[in-house]
Amino acid sequence: MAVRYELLKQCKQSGARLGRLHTPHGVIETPIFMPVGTLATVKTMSPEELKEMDAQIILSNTYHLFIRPGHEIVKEAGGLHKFMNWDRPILTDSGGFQVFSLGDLRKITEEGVQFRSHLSGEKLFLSPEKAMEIQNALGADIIMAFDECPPYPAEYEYVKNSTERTYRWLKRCKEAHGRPEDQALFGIVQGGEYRELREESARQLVDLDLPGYAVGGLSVGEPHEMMFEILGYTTPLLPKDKPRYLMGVGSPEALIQGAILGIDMFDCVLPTRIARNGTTMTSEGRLVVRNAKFTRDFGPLDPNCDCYTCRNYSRAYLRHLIKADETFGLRLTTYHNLYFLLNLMHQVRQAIMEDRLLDFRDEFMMKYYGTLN
Ligand SMILES: CNc1nc2cc3nc[nH]c(=O)c3cc2[nH]1
Ligand SMILES: [Zn+2]
Repeated sequence: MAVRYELLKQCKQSGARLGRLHTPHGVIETPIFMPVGTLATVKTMSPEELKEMDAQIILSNTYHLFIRPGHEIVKEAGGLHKFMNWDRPILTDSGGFQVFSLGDLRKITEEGVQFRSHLSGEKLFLSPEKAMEIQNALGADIIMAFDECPPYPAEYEYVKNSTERTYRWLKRCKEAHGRPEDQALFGIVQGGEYRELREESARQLVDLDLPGYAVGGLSVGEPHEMMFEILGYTTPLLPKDKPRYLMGVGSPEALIQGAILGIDMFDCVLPTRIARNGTTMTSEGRLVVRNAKFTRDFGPLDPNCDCYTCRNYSRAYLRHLIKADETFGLRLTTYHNLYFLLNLMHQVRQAIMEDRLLDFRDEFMMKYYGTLN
């Protein structure tokens, strides 16, 4: 089977668990953060640097690669792993979310979605079948069902109809999936902010006995507390012996809280995106290194970090590079931010091992945010 989840330990203090996800391209220790490599590259990082910081799986995007360079090109290159020289696991999102958030959406029908490319304006069409064709061509180890991520807020009736259609689309994805033996198809729980819709969606997906389950429709502008409340009653409905993936999350606090609520996999563009404007995550909270106060600060970005950036360069040097728009500056802040989140998840796994994840959360929140919540 394409992907096998091994539950190693249930945390005694919370819903968190320690696991291992076995895939055709290697083993992933969970809970895990997945760096996002939308266009077949984790922006400014080389595969060697990603391995150096212990990135075990990365994401790429069906929508973007479908538009450029086209999935047929990637297939001819031997698939995404070969094309980008990454021999560890890859997960691709199905394109639904990107169409809704990027493309100039024209129309949603039972068949699929019509949209215009955000690059060429060309009229394009994505459907469950097309999303499977593209992801089968790209060859990621984990592929996502084609779904609609309803906007937030959205009326009950809209979310109900959308979630029911997403379920029908999931069944079509399962039908159209051409490589189930080496690519695991994960379903995506929807339902918006409505508990009965979330519970119905989770129940229907579990009945399909999929290799993994994502919780979708979150991190779309809803209040933090609402996201955690929804996770609180949705995650327990998902099988313990399967991985749970919270899509598009997130901040250090959300990663820790998500793990406490039983989430195993996270992805977010935050660390790479904010790095490119000189904003970094450090053990004492966010630090905007382009700020004038660091002009003569010759200490490390984060005194408690042992990453390549923090061991070799000063805040003054980083500030200079970012101000001068030097590409090397973006590389150094990106390296540190990714390392910070990957290392945070390493500490979360350690805390689960020692049954002290809640204590770890309180310590981390005090240092990073200066408050307990
Ligand atoms: C940045 N926030 C965010 N990124 C997402 C990606 C998604 N993909 C498929 N389906 C989703 O519901 C979904 C939700 C998401 N929220
Ligand atoms: Zn660092």
